[in-house]
Amino acid sequence: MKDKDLEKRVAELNKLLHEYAHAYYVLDNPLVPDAVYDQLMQELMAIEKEHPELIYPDSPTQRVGGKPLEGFNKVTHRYPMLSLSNAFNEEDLRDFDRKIRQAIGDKYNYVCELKIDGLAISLRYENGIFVQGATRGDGTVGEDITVNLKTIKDIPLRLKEPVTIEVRGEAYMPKRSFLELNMEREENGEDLFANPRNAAAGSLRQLDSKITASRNLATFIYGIGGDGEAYGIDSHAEMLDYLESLGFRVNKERTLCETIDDVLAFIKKWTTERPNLPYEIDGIVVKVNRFAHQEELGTTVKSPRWAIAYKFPAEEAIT
Ligand SMILES: NC(=O)c1cnc(N)c2cc(Br)sc12
Repeated sequence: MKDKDLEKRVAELNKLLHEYAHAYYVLDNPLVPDAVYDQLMQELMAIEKEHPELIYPDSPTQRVGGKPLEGFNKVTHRYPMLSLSNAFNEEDLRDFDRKIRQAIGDKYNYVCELKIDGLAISLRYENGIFVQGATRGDGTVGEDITVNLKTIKDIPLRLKEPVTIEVRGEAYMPKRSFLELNMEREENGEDLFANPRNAAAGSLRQLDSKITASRNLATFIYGIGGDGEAYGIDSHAEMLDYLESLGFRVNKERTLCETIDDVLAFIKKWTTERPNLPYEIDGIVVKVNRFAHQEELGTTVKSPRWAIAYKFPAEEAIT
């Protein structure tokens, strides 16, 4: 094939494989059979092997890194990763709502989301290309785990728009993968992970990204670092839709709640439904929806006044 045609074919394969991976891993809605995807990937890998100069930095073949790292570099987050204050019962939630009403009147609503029990991560994109990923760390300084995050198939290496953005989310291990991993470790006489959260954290902090790649991790993205209004959006609900439109995997169970009673109903529903989810959640996140209201309410040193995490009661240890 002539060089020009080869370059064209490589560009086409990159585009197709990004699109198919997004449909499969993010939308859970495959566009082509696995065999077709694999065949295209093999074709791209063969061309890249012969012509390394045609390897795009965000090529789908570049998800699993080279040799293991010696250690993790530190990353200072451009925007601190805030934590959430907790609510443990209806009274705490009604107190939270009363404070909101006292501060901003009664024309506000909430967005409720599932609180994913994983590891908080921050992903940085420049002109739409994934350039760096880090753990939360202490909220200001985290660890650079870019090569390990690249192995997670639902993390887009290239966004649908060439934006420069920093997003926040949770990396987690699905319940089924956790059970399979522990069964394998038991057979190999290795220590077992106590829960999916520890398994996800342990998998993301591997120095060898090939091990991370084998752990079947996934993500839900739920926030933007810095000023969301810079992207022309003025509410949390719109921001989640915007993140989804960029190609991120955003949890679909998010719901607008007009009153704290709606919030309590959402919590009641997921307290019952929780065991049927394919991933662990440890609570429900409640956020005042409009950014103007969030700005009016502000943040304390460590957490926003416009959000709270309702925590499910600790499950009775099965004795
Ligand atoms: N949807 C959300 O906002 C969300 C989901 N799951 C989590 N573990 C967390 C943690 C913070 Br801090 S926010 C958040």
